[in-house]
Amino acid sequence: MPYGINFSSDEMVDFLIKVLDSDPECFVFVDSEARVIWLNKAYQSYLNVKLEEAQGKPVVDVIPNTRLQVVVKTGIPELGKVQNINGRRAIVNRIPLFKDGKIIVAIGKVLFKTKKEFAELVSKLKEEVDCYKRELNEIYTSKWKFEDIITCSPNLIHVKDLAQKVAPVDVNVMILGESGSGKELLAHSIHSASTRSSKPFVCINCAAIPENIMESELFGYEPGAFTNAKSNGKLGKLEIANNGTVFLDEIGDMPPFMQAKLLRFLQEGELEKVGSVKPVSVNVRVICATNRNIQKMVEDGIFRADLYYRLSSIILKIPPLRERPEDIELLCDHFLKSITEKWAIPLKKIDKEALEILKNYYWPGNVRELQHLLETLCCITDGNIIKAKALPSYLFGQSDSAMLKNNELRRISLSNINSDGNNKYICSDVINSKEKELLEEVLRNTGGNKRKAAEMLGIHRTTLYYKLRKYNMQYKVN
Ligand SMILES: Nc1ncnc2c1ncn2[C@@H]1O[C@H](COP(=O)(O)OP(=O)(O)OP(=O)(O)O)[C@@H](O)[C@H]1O
Repeated sequence: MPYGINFSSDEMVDFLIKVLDSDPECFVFVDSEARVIWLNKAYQSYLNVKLEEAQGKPVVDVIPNTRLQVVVKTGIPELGKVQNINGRRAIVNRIPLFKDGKIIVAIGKVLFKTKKEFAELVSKLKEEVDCYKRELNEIYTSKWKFEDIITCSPNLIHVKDLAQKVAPVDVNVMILGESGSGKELLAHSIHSASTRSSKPFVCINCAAIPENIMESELFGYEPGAFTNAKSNGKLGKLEIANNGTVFLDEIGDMPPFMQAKLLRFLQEGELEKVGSVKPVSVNVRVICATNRNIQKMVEDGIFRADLYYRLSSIILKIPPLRERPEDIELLCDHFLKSITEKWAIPLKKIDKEALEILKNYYWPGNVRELQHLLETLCCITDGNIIKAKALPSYLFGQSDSAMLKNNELRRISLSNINSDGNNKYICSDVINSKEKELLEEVLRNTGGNKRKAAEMLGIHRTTLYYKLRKYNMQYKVN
């Protein structure tokens, strides 16, 4: 009974009939034997039939291609189905209603009656789907190819050659190398040259995902799996990558409980979403990367040996930029060209003296650091030649304090493990407070600029964000 209205049952029925008769959509009610009880005015005119003629007749004799007789038997609703009615396609919902566990009525509703309305809906939906597909493709495709790896260093050329050989073979690859040395670039290139290139390439930064949501991010969840879960559930990144490649960046930062779950997934090729016991088969190739000393982590029992062997069928080690000074000139030319093109300004060149200084620098942030430096230099240089005097002072001389800080932080990150004999991943308070102190100092020196701070520390920005969250440190985002 509607609130505030005192209707008798008969009045209520009259009221509902009036409501449905004034509705432009079509409704039909059938009994448990699929005989027509009632259809509204819109449906009568759509079918060109009078109510008295239709009432009591089997619905199959009144409505072409209906399945209401099936729905009253199965009790299973059918939603959004296409039905051909008198040569016109319509979208219909068929819903059974139960009383005391028995079906008493089934309702049929025609959502769109004409071809035009149907075509309009389909084209609107298609537009939406295309838009989502485009977005998805942008997010989940590889952005780089082997041609994008600029190098003349024999060591890196060797790594690139090896990667090109393994790209078409469906093996898992582990990429090692310092922060900013091009691990992600190589992972994209491998996927682009693989037989999976037309399928998704999904990047997961293991250091950037908070531990408490990592399982649902990777494996997805069922509707209502936990408080605040989306009502439709959520696809995990691994399932999104099905038939494609998943890139697990910073794999050394994956917490132990997730290492165990990932291993099980790799062994069985099946995953269980959070809140589900039904496994889903998923086929992915895994490329992973880390800047940590993962072999040492395995020896120390911090990273599971069985998972390490699963992931490292092929190991590719990218040499740091400081070990390939011959690449500096090539990379400078490459980046200066792309930066000036992007900004639509005249091409700038770097002079010999400045180049020598760059070749002798330690490059803790590797190619990323060089790229950012060149952007800054393009910004501040008026003429077309970048001279040595324009270079920042920290590039001159290797005993620079930022470099020492960077090394110290790396040492601390690597020793971020408690050797309590249980091989647990626990950071001691001393190490944590030391790391926090260093982060604070570097952020103070960069005026809170996180991009610069990450560069100085030679860590990825996402790792920096992760550490700031870990220590509850609030800094203005810039
Ligand atoms: N050899 C190269 N040629 C051209 N660009 C490169 C090269 N190496 C790295 N880069 C560029 O440097 C930047 C950093 O590279 P990338 O993100 O692949 O490094 P990474 O090792 O994955 O870093 P991190 O460990 O911090 O995630 C990117 O913009 C990448 O395109």
